[in-house]
This record gives sequence, C-alpha cells and structure tokens, in this order.
Amino acid sequence: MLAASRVWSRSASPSSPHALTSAAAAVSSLLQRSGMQVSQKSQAPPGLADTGDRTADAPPPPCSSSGDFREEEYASRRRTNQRHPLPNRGKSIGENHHVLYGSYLPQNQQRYRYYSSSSDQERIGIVNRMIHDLPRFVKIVEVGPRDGLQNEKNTVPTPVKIELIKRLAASGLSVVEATSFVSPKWVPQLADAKDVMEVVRNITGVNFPVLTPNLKGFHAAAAAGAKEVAIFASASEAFSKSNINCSIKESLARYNDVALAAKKQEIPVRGYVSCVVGCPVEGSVPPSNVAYVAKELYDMGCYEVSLGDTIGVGTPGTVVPMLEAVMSVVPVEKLAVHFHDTYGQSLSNILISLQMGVNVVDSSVAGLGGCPYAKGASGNVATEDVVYMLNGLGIKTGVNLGKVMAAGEFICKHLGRQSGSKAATALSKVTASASKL
Ligand SMILES: CC(C)(COP(=O)([O-])OP(=O)([O-])OC[C@H]1O[C@@H](n2cnc3c(N)ncnc32)[C@H](O)[C@@H]1OP(=O)([O-])[O-])[C@@H](O)C(=O)NCCC(=O)NCCSC(=O)C[C@@](C)(O)CC(=O)[O-]
Repeated sequence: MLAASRVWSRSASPSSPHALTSAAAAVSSLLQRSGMQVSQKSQAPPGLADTGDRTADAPPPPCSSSGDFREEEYASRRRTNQRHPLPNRGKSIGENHHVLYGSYLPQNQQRYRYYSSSSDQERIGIVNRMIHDLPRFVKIVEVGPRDGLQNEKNTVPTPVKIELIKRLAASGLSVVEATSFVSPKWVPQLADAKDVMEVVRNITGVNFPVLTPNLKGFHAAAAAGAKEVAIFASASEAFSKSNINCSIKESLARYNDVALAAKKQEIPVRGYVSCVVGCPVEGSVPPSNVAYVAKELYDMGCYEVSLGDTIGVGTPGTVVPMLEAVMSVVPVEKLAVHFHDTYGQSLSNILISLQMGVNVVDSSVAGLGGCPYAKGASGNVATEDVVYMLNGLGIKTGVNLGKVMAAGEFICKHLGRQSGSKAATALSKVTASASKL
C-alpha cells in the first residue's frame, strides 16, 4: 500500500496523457520482454508407476457406508500428517524470481513506473513479508480447448480447434488439454476428438491429455495417438449421476479399469475431482468426500489429481479446509487446482492454494468454459489472468503472456465475443490507446 501510494505521488497523474504513454510503454515492454522469456517447461509427468512420497503409509482410512471418511478419522490424519516441504519454504522468493513488471521497463522509463517506486528487491522483500510460502515455478495446465469448448452452444469447427491448440502450445504452456473421448450424444461439441488428435499428436514438447470416461473412451483415445489421459470423478453423488450417468462408486470402478489399461500401455493418467466445494444439486460438499475421491484416484496411479470447483462457488474460506483435508491423504505435490470464476474468486483461491503448497494450476484461455452438466457455472479462471498475477509475484511459468493473449483473441474473434480475461482486456486497451497516440 505504502509503495503504491508513493508511486502515484511521484509519477504523472494516471489520467494524464503522459501517464497513459508510460503505461502503454510499460505494457508493450512487458509483452515484448515476456516473448523473450525462457520457456521453463515443467518436467514430463512421471509414469503411472510413480506414486511419489506418500504423506502417510497407513492403509486408506475406513469409509462409512456412503464411502465418506468420518470427520474424526480425517482429523486424526491431519494431526499426524507431515507435509512435504517445498524446496523454497522459508526462503525468500526474491532469491529466485526476476519476472517482475518493473524489470520490463527500459532504463529511461524507470521513473514512470506506475506500480512502485521501490527497487525490485525492496518490493520482493515486502511481498515476501506479507505472502509466505509461494512456489518458484507454477505449472499451468491449459484446459480451454476441452473445458472451454465443450460448453459452446455452436460447435467450433475442427480446424479452428487445432489452430487454437497450436497457438497455445507455441506460447510456452507445457500442458494443453486437447479434447474428450466421451459420448458424442452427451457432448457433441467434442465429437471430432479423433480428428483433433490426428494433428495434435504430432506436436512435440507439449503434453495433450484428453478426457476418458470409460474403457471405450480410453481405447479410442489411445488409438488416436493420445499420450496422456484424464479421468474425472465427482465428490458429489448427484453431479456424478448427471455428468457421467453413474454413482461415485461405479465411476471409481470404471476409472480403475482405465488406469490399469493405461498402465499396461505406459500412458500417464491425470485425475479430476469435480464439485470440490459445491455441487449444483447438493449444495456444499464436505471436504472429507473430496479427500476420499482424491485418494482413490491417487491410489489408482494418477500422477496428479486436479481439484475442481466446477461451479465456482469456493472462496478461500471453503477452499482452505477442502485442501487441508485432501493434503492429509494425498501429497500436496501431486495436487492441482481447477477454479471456475463464477463468483470472481478464482485468483484469491489460487493464491491461497499456492501458499498451501500447490504448484499446478488449471486455467482456460480467455476464461472460456463451463460444464454442460453444471447449470450456471461460468468459465474457468482465464490463463492470461493467472499468468499476469504470477508474473507480478515473480513466479515463473514459462508462459508468454503476449502469445496466450493472441491465442485468446483468435478464439474470441471466432466465437464473436469479448475475452473473459480481465488482464487481456486491460492490456489490449492500453496497447490500442498507445498505438493511437
Ligand atoms: C460416461 C458416459 C459415456 C456414460 O453415458 P451412458 O449413456 O451411461 O453410456 P452407455 O455405456 O450406456 O453408452 C451410451 C452410448 O454412448 C456410447 N459411448 C459410451 N462411452 C463412450 C465414449 N467414451 N466415447 C464414445 N461413445 C461412448 C455407447 O457406445 C453408446 O452408444 P449407442 O450404442 O447408444 O450408439 C456419458 O455420460 C459421457 O460421455 N459423459 C461425459 C460428460 C462430460 O464430458 N462432461 C463434461 C466433463 S467436465 C467435468 O467433468 C468437470 C471437470 C473435469 O472439467 C472439472 C471441473 O470443472 O470441476
């Protein structure tokens, strides 16, 4: 707060043309520089055999007849849980980071910095004192081509999907969820999964997981050249029924078959738990239910389990207890978070998740998304907004913000609508104003 107020008193007024020019210069400089950022890809996901360090070696906790943990069982796990220490816990994030907004400004514009008049190191010091335990690197899993396009009223033509995926892959993202091998009767928007994969399979250096709800989907995906699949269970019984037409228990049995088949073919499996804080039918979802499903997926061999707030109702107040429950049974380094932005809570939920040790975040270009079986759910958190926030915190992603914005513009132009990303919208306005000056 102090730093920010100093800025405005030293630089030109925000509404003056001078300030606008310097803001525009800052933004274009930011984009230019982010184009030169070294793409630090995350490591390839480990194979199915890699179960990682368990936080607890004890057998799975007993379940009630409904399949839920009992609260006291999970509370006792929580008490005995030893969190895996993050490599940077206790260290200054400033030791590692450099992707700071101010660093992008050329020397002669340093006095026009409008975010802060303090040096980067001073600023990092302030951030570090206020926000603890942030990771140095966050892997972003782009889900726009799947989670985004599955919910579009009008099916997007296959060549447009492929072009979007190519653009996203060229932006430094290491994972782009490409499509789903689900029933075309249920999700006609992704009925061209095979055709999409035919092209996408040849792009190297990026992982392209695809959703598979059962063995039929898995075999079709593998035949189409998918090198990674994702299985998706729900923490809510009602949502499981409406989304995949079976109970949680039945879905876990199906997914176990998929995981075994994938293991035989050495295809890594990612897991999803949806409705981790709320369900469109059942309302709030107990953290213990989420922990139960997440652990089942982890025990099946999922190399990562993504926790989805499918309808975007979570706040840090509900996300923290949910994460704490899951982290007591699945190592935090095996977890990802997946927020929809219905109530505008995604970035705060992501920030608190990072502080709790999560370092994988799902997001969708231009904030596309929603679930056909979760009425009222809006898009996922926008990738551009996540990258913008992480850049501001000095956390590396390897993602070029300018290129993701261009991919977002491409798909929004096709869909004939505005981007759902606030950062992309603001940055485009600033650069458009600058070009008129
Ligand atoms: C699971 C099923 C298939 C059950 O659907 P069902 O109707 O119970 O399945 P079925 O076994 O009775 O088969 C019905 C028909 O579908 C066919 N079929 C069966 N399986 C497949 C397949 N894999 N690929 C292609 N076709 C398939 C099957 O062959 C048959 O064809 P018919 O004989 O009538 O011609 C269906 O409910 C389904 O496809 N659901 C997917 C729904 C979906 O994709 N939802 C969006 C996912 S988003 C999400 O879950 C949340 C997430 C992951 O994004 C995280 C978050 O946001 O929180």
